[in-house]
Amino acid sequence: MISNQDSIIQVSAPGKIILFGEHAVVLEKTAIASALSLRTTVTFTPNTNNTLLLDFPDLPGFGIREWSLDEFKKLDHFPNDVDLLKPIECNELFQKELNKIIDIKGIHTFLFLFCALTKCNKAYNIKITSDLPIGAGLGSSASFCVSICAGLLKAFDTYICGGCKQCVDNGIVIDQQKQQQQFCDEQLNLINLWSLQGEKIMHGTPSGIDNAVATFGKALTFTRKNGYKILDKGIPPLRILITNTKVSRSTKTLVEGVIQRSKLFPTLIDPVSNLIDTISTQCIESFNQYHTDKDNDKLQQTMDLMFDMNQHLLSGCYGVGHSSIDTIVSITKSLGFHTKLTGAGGGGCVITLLKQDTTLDQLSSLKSTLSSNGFESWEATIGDPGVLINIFPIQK
Ligand SMILES: Nc1ncnc2c1ncn2[C@@H]1O[C@H](COP(=O)(O)OP(=O)(O)OP(=O)(O)O)[C@@H](O)[C@H]1O
Ligand SMILES: C[C@@](O)(CCO)CC(=O)[O-]
Ligand SMILES: [Mg+2]
Repeated sequence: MISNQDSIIQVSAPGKIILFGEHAVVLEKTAIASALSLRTTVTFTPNTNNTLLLDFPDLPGFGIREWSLDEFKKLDHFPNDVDLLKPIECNELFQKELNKIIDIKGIHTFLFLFCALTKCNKAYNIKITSDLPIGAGLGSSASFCVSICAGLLKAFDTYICGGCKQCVDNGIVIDQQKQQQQFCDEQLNLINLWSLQGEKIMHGTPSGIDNAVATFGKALTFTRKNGYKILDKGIPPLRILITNTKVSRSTKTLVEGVIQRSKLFPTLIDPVSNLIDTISTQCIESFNQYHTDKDNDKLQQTMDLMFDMNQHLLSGCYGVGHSSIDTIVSITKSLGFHTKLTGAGGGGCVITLLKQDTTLDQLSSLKSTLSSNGFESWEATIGDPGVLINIFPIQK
């Protein structure tokens, strides 16, 4: 059997939208998220130069960088003794050593995962491209982490399931017919937990919802205490328009700001978080009701109200709004639609709930109004699959 180390491995993982509960989920409340059709793709190609070559065309100012593997292996806090089946956080001292090599947090994330999962025992050229806008609230960092972890675990046949048929055989491309196959649930959980360690470097104190959606896909509810739960009946046929404010911001800083505010003003912020938790649980009830009665008008009315409520709680109480978001909220409201930020806020992307019967003319009028105000928008498809893999054996 051809070893995966002699193959080109290609992995993709979806971005996400958070329907309700962003930030509150960091404070132990419930959130609901769905995978998007926009995906990050990572291609691992073995090389014989004993180097790690990174090709990140989407990362402004990064381009292509290459290092000798020995440059990492010689570091005092190299993660030599990490058990690949027991994900752990990046050692702060190791991150400090990485920072002397390159001072980009996202690259620290990559290098930590690469060193921990491969021990730098295999040389690779690794290219990462994405349909997702980076740093815009659509989970680009999570899809980045999940794709990396899934590919590196596969490259070294590291399976927590012991190597079940699905995980060992998945992805093998025969006659260029892409298999786009997934992993077993046990292996997905390992991928998810390693990805969370990567997210911790980028987000500081991530809840874990972003990497869960990127790993498992579809739509899910999430709490820090109980983890993810796939919405087994799926999301009702919601139509979502995503608009990018193109305002860059730091998820880590925004998350830290909300945590700080909740610590400083618990009597004021706890009730807000409880109300957002109620919104999330009401959304789940409304979805279940819809699956029974197919009453789209009732669902739309409830969702419209909850979009407005969650947006104003995020902006007015958590302080993660932005004037560009407010502009989009008022533009869409004037045309009869309801909008909320998604992800960390502070700019980034917002989601607008279209109606089932929104016509093409109404949609193009909405999009051109947004565009004339400098905003790019597109209708999303949600509920997409999670991490997928393809293996292309290199013909000797
Ligand atoms: N295609 C990519 N190529 C290289 N690095 C990427 C790519 N996508 C994401 N990243 C890394 O993830 C970081 C963005 O993560 P960040 O959490 O700030 O934004 P996000 O995940 O898009 O938004 P949110 O977390 O609010 O959903 C980038 O700065 C970069 O380090
Ligand atoms: C803002 C937040 O709730 C979602 C970011 O996409 C942070 C997190 O849950 O890790
Ligand atoms: Mg992120």
